[in-house]
Amino acid sequence: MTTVQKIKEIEDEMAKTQKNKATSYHLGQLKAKIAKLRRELINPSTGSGGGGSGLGFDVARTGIASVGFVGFPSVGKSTLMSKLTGTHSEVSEIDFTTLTTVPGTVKVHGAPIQILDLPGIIEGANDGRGRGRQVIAVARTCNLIFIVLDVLKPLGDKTTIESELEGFGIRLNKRPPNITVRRKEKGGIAITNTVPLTNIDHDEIKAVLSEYKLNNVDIAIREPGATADDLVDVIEGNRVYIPALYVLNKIDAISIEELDLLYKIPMSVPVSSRDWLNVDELIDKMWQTLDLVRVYTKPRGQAPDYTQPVVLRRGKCTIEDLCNSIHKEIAKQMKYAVVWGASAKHSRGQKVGLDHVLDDEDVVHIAKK
Ligand SMILES: Nc1nc2c(ncn2[C@@H]2O[C@H](COP(=O)(O)OP(=O)(O)OP(=O)(O)O)[C@@H](O)[C@H]2O)c(=O)[nH]1
Ligand SMILES: [K+]
Ligand SMILES: [Mg+2]
Repeated sequence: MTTVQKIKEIEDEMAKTQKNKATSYHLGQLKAKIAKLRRELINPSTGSGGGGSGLGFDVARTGIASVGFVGFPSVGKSTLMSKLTGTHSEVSEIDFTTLTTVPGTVKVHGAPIQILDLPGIIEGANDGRGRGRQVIAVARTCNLIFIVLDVLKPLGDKTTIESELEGFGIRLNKRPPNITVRRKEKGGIAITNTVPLTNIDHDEIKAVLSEYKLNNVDIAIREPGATADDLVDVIEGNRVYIPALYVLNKIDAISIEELDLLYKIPMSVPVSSRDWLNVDELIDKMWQTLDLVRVYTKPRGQAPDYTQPVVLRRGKCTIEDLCNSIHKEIAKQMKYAVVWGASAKHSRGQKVGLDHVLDDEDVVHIAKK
């Protein structure tokens, strides 16, 4: 039996099993089993074609962040990417027009953002159908994923794409679950929780642990609504947490009433790539979701240069990160920095050191030794 068949078999068994007190141990076991099989698909160990590597599909990364376009064929990914970046990517009504990753760049608020147009994927992509695995492997390395949907097609496509990405260890619009698993030498299993366990019970936790042969561990659950899948994710450890926007394309072909319904879908932006409708909102949402930090440097006695921000990523935006992104020697030469803006304690400028965390649109003067 192939890995894919084994997964399918377990999924069928899970679908048949009602969740209750008597079955939760069994279900926990099955969830862990699936995760282990999926790991084989993501990282094929030997001889199975290296489908997880993104081989041949990855491109040189430029810009401060990258956005990958994922969707079924002919939803309009290339139409959008071409118009957004001015880079040619072939468009046609024939499915699978785009055969490899096509990179382009769009500048938003002075920040160059790399856009990756990707081939269309089909259901079963992460199980090795079509080139879906290479496509999803590229998506795994992006800072933001645009899930492009055709509003003329069934909305169920949204769930299909989501589960393809999830099957590949990508978690969309989610934070890592607040669960810790600490291995120890002896003492058995100890479970503590600071929140009520509403979606997981001790039997299920024990089943998952036993499946991973974790016999001596301290488990602390602080995540409200934590599930067995969350626990599996923490144990597996190779998950990536990426924000996603749902781009609902081809709204030129629907009525205003239908459009109102689309607006109810969270994290979505209805657009028409062909007629360039509502693309400004898409660019705004893209900017907000990427959550970048623009910093304007100010030479001594001069006005800040507002035309050329240094763009940093949230979580990697200290004065030291700023120095390093200008020149690798600057951090060593710096005596102190002065910061104006949201991260500063007061408006007349705050004197700070290398570990100070900057905020979007701060102005910084670096004083050298
Ligand atoms: N009505 C309408 N048609 C569109 C829109 N955007 C794209 N199309 C059409 O949809 C078809 C597919 O467009 P592509 O950009 O090639 O789609 P794709 O998702 O890149 O397709 P693959 O590369 O094959 O996966 C073309 O005939 C486009 O002209 C839109 O906003 N409205
Ligand atoms: K196409
Ligand atoms: Mg295309």
